[in-house]
Amino acid sequence: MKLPVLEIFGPTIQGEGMVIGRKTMFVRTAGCDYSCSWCDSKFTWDGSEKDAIQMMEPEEIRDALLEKGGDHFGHVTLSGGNPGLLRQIDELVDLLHDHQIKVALETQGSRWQDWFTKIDDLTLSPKPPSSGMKTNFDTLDFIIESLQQEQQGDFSLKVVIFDQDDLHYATNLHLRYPAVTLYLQVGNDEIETDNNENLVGHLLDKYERLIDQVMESSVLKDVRVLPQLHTYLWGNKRGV
Ligand SMILES: C[S@@+](CC[C@H](N)C(=O)[O-])C[C@H]1O[C@@H](n2cnc3c(N)ncnc32)[C@H](O)[C@@H]1O
Ligand SMILES: Nc1nc2[nH]cc(C(=O)O)c2c(=O)[nH]1
Ligand code: SF4
Ligand SMILES: [Mg+2]
Repeated sequence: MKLPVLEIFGPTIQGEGMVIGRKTMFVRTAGCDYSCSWCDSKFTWDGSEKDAIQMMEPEEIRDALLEKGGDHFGHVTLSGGNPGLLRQIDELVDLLHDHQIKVALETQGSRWQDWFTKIDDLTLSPKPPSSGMKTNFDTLDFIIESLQQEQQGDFSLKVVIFDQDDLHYATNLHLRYPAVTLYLQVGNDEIETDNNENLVGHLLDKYERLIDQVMESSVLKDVRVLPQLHTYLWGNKRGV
């Protein structure tokens, strides 16, 4: 069963969340059920690159990964768009596992798929108010309960923070799911710029301010505060 693919790239480092720094390849699928105001991957869902979408069989994706990454990788991250929309990713996960390749997933937690239980490093990234999206907590509760009962790998929550309301949202999320490791990630509000020097200075400032705020919280004790590491290295460049 074919999958809509927009990018296959790497090896690079995972720049975000629970396996930050890990050497990985990326497969970016097309299509999203959200439209976050600050999405840094709008091209996956805004129609601007619909002609570039390739419909690929899992074997073709594996071959493309091997062609790009050679024998230099053992980890693949599925991102998008929302890969959680695609029931047929199941086959790709099995195929990669057959090759002893670990599989990570980036999804916002708006949809469940049975293959989530096979993912080695699963990041749920529910969206705070600044995104303009509304979390369906019935769905998120179901996903987290299912993962807690059945998942073979690790999973975590990751919230991108732009403002006070977002931090408040993340605080409530931590109270709702205290047993799930929570990552807070600096929001990039300069997704169009190609001035990397200014961008890095700006994002470092924001990282420091986010750290200060989290230090003052009596609820956010058990959290990890991270930059979006790849943007500090390569700015808004794609495919890295
Ligand atoms: C592009 S999304 C694709 C996966 C999935 N749709 C999701 O949102 O989790 C990958 C990650 O990038 C984060 N992200 C998107 N735009 C961002 C921005 N402007 N600043 C920081 N993180 C961002 C998302 O929150 C998500 O954690
Ligand atoms: N290096 C790197 N790390 C990432 N972590 C999450 C990414 C994404 O866009 O999903 C991403 C990405 O695009 N590049
Ligand atoms: S859910 Fe992810 S891919 Fe979809 S719009 Fe939001 S950040 Fe972008
Ligand atoms: Mg990204």
